[in-house]
Amino acid sequence: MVSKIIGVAGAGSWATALSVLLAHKGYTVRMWSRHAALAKEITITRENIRYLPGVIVPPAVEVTVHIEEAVREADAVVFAVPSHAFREVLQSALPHLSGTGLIINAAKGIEEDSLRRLSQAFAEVAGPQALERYVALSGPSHAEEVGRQVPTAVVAASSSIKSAEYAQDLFMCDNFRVYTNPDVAGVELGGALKNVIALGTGIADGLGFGDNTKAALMTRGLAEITRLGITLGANPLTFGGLAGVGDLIVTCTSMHSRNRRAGMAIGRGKSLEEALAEVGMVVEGVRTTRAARRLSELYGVNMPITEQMHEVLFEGFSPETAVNKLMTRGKKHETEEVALAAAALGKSQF
Ligand SMILES: NC(=O)C1=CN([C@@H]2O[C@H](COP(=O)(O)OP(=O)(O)OC[C@H]3O[C@@H](n4cnc5c(N)ncnc54)[C@H](OP(=O)(O)O)[C@@H]3O)[C@@H](O)[C@H]2O)C=CC1
Ligand SMILES: O=C(CO)COP(=O)(O)O
Repeated sequence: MVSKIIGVAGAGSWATALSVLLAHKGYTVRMWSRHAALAKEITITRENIRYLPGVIVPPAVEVTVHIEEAVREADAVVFAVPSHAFREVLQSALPHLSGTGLIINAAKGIEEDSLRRLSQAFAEVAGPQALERYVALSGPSHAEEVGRQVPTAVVAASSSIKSAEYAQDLFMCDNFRVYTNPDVAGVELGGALKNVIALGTGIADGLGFGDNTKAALMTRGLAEITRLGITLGANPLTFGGLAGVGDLIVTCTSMHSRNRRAGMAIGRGKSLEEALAEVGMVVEGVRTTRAARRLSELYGVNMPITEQMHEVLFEGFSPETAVNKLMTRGKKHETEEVALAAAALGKSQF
């Protein structure tokens, strides 16, 4: 095995789980936390009690509060901060990054103001020529299960097959299987937009609805994710893969999902603020609902579930009203709108 140094920006649940995985693979991991107290606690206790309790952090994971120490000598840097912090953290790391190392982004979101996907934000900060060193890591992968070495499969997406394969080799082990995919847009959109639907299935659970409702939201959610994805240039097949339906399934059904848990609290009558406080970790779907709603308006893509999520989260409508509006919409043919989106772009129907 080749000895490597891997920088990890972030010290939350996903950053910790990936750091532990990489340390088990024999690499030296330098993880950056912006909080001295957390960095010290992990260093002393070998556990990230706040974000990933019960998982032993091996000695090969060094924790620092200085981002330059985490990334300076790194062969690859993994960014695992919330999507709204990605641009800022990248900017602070950039002067210290090697000009050749791989940048692997594990965050799932869309920038709320710019409406950029994170690879687009990366290109704006690091320059478009740097995109060949950029990999989006996505797919159904809760930190709590990766931390327990539960068999998991994910996707490494890059415009450069060499970079995607480098990331594949970096992470792949007996319990963590990595596929490559050149469709960065599809992988990023699948990973971001499923969080909106998971908030919705959480609300349905909180309201006491059943599995029928969940299946309906997931399936019709995937239809609207696919419609927007096709319109934004993604490969429709990506949404049938791990970063699409795979991540949708896990996030909409898992007890670990922060988005689903926030939705459940709202369904039980809590305000958005109370729900976020209860979860205590990043709930990406909240900001992504705003971004997805604006993208749907900008590109004229019908996204009724996203629309209703926006009304519940930000416009004061009750979850019951949202359900009623979704159920009493005009009659539809099941594949009509996806087919129209594909046809508008000259892609074959599927
Ligand atoms: N958790 C999971 O299972 C998975 C998460 N992801 C994605 O990974 C990303 C991170 O999620 P996750 O680890 O769950 O989040 P957590 O809430 O567990 O941790 C977030 C981390 O980012 C840091 N952070 C928060 N805001 C900022 C900021 N403005 N600037 C710098 N650092 C900041 C936090 O530091 P501090 O403690 O100081 O606030 C913390 O270290 C998300 O995009 C998520 O969708 C993807 C797959 C799985
Ligand atoms: O993306 C994830 C699992 O693949 C994590 O989802 P949550 O942020 O909802 O926990």
